[in-house]
Amino acid sequence: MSVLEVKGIKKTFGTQEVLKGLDFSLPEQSVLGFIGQNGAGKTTFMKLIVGLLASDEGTISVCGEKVQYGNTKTNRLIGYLPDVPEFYGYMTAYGYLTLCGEVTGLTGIEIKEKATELLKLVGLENNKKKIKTYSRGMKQRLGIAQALLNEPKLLICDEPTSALDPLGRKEILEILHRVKKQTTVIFSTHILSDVEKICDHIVLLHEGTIKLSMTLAEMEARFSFNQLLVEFNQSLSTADYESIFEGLRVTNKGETYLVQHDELTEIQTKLYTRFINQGIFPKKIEVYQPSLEDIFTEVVQ
Ligand SMILES: Nc1ncnc2c1ncn2[C@@H]1O[C@H](COP(=O)(O)OP(=O)(O)OP(=O)(O)O)[C@@H](O)[C@H]1O
Repeated sequence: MSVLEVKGIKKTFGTQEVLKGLDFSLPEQSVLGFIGQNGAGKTTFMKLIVGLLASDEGTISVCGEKVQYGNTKTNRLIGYLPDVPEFYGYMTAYGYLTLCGEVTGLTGIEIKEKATELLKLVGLENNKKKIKTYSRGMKQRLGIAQALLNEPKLLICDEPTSALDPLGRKEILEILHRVKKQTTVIFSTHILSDVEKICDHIVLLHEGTIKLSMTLAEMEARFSFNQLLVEFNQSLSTADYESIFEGLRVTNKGETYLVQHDELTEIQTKLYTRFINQGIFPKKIEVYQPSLEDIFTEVVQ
């Protein structure tokens, strides 16, 4: 069964059509990278899933149950980490999770077990400091622990890495990757390299519509671009360039050349023969795998 099923979702603010009919579904134990530029409608969509906003049209189901605006029933299946999580700064992480557990209705023993397990998961198990002394990264990690307290089927994280330094981002990504065994994760971001690191599905939102919705493997197959990347230690002289690439479709940036091919082996044979004949050898030659950033640019242009 799909953890999340989205059908024909539309949302307008005044005259601005922010979401123009979204359709996709998400299987269990996956990490979805929900990507889009600033203002694409990512937060709006996430608020629709947790029933904080009403859609104009369409339905969202979580584990087969329809989300209804103003009714928090489906939220027992969801953990939500907003982009800027708020805490009581005077509390410790353990104290805060204890409070959240009490509000959720867990027993004392359950709270102790869960809080200990989750603080370990997010690397805060030995931290006795008050939350007000925490870095942004530590607050995000505590936010993930809190969102996982009710063992959700779906964990929604709104731009959890955007404001963090590289180390903080790495820690969050590692946690989300680990969490995938227990829950499906939706992770909104505009940092494409983060998506490449941990997501197995992507949905690309642009101008209110979904431009791409597929697994990362499907995306790699679809956007191979049929190019070979050839890199030299230094950029080639005009004469060397002509002797190596004559008659081929090539674009280049500095020492890196991208050679378009219809038939890979034919182009490889041609190039290797020329390298040997000319005595000019590349530092690197490989089938070019476009980055998510390349694909994003290609799709939204
Ligand atoms: N409550 C609201 N009232 C009016 N307009 C809104 C409201 N919430 C969002 N918008 C508008 O909807 C559009 C999408 O906003 P949203 O916050 O969902 O985008 P986002 O993809 O999350 O952006 P970012 O990456 O910058 O957080 C924006 O143009 C925003 O100004």
